[in-house]
Amino acid sequence: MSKVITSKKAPDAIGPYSHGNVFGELIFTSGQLPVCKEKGGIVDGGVAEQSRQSLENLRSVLEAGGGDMNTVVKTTCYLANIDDFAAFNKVYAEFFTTECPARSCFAVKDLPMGALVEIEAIAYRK
Ligand SMILES: C=C(N)C(=O)O
Repeated sequence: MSKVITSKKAPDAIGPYSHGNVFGELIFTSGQLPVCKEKGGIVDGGVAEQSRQSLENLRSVLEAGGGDMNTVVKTTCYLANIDDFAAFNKVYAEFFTTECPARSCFAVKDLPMGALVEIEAIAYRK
């Protein structure tokens, strides 16, 4: 049986999905948009600021599920513009410093709320 994760720190879902789910020792997060919970809406700035916010939101969901950035085994990253790949990687590397998780990264046509980035992860519980 899976258990829904609800983070007090991550922004509310914008549709019919949870922040994530725990199944056994595994954590599956929903895609985290660069939404600032305090201010509401997409964080100001470009892809670097948005990537940082998405990763902070991801961290909050992982922690609510009993994991952290060090227990991530796989991420899937969506960019609205592949030209942002280098700038995205630079911020991503601040959050995953050693033994990086597996990753897939795609440019997609559009993301919800006009976001430039969305990131989801699979992790294990500590
Ligand atoms: C933002 C999302 N994770 C969604 O719409 O599914």
